[in-house]
Amino acid sequence: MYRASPRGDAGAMSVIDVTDLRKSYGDRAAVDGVAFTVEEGEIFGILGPNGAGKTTTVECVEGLRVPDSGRVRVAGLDPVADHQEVARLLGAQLQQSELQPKLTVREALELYASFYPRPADWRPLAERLGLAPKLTTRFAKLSGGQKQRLFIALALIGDPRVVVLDELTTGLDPRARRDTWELIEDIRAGGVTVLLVTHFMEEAQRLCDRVAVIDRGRVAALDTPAGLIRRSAGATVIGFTPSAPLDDAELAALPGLASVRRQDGRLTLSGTDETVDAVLTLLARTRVTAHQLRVTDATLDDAFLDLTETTA
Ligand SMILES: Nc1ncnc2c1ncn2[C@@H]1O[C@H](COP(=O)(O)OP(=O)(O)OP(=O)(O)O)[C@@H](O)[C@H]1O
Repeated sequence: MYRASPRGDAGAMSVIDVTDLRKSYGDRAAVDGVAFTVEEGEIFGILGPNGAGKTTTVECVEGLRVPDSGRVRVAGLDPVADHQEVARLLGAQLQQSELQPKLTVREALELYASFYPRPADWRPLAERLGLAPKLTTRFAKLSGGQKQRLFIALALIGDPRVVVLDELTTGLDPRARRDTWELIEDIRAGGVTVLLVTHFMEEAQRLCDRVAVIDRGRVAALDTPAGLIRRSAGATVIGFTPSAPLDDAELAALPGLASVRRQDGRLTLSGTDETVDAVLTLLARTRVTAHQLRVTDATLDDAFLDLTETTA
């Protein structure tokens, strides 16, 4: 493992503390009272639809944006007032445009290592991230997955206590995505706290200890992935396309019903096994045929859709 330096402090504690964070662009509130706490050693996910305020929130944590109001602390430090100290203990993932296309992998690792007083040794880091055979390759010639691995390496090179990864696996093929997940688990196993912004429910479900779902600048829910599923969507999902519209009041009265979503003529109900039985009875009684009927266990996807009201 590439984490070398032991932590000075012992015991579980919060590393990131965000209270009533607000940030507007003009008269538009991008972040409107966000609060959450990330414990040391956690993989904490931030999920939410496009434009929900996720990036603005993590940029305030990184000290890249100045909040209008509220309180952000990283290991007890203010990311704006104590920017230097926070930059030393927080590793942030670069955006593509921030790296010179002609820089080789080795040059990028050496350059970024030079920014820190006590950098990690980049050689084992490059080895672990599968970049060792690519040290002389220019950034522009790397594949999408190799670029992402280099970004992870650069985020870890300062031997950070917290690493912020924003949409890390977007654009990767399924195998590269799974490899990246294993890397993130390794990073955490090495004692680094991970703040992960993602659009992928499967990713959040697999990796995150807890997830904050952000919607329209607010935390719509904060729980473990399993807790979010339990709380919002119900355990069982039944989806079908009815041959004729079903009465809203009859649907709302179904026992155990947690939510109803409609999209392109398809109905998706979440609830319990009892809900499923009652739907089948309702269909038989009203002589409505259910096309493409599917009954599945609820996933974080279902919880996300329920929590963020993205479907009409
Ligand atoms: N620099 C900016 N100037 C003006 N408006 C901005 C700026 N950055 C973000 N916004 C707006 O603030 C809102 C929140 O944006 P933010 O990037 O934080 O959302 P996000 O949840 O990260 O979205 P996405 O998933 O699409 O990346 C959006 O409406 C966005 O258009």
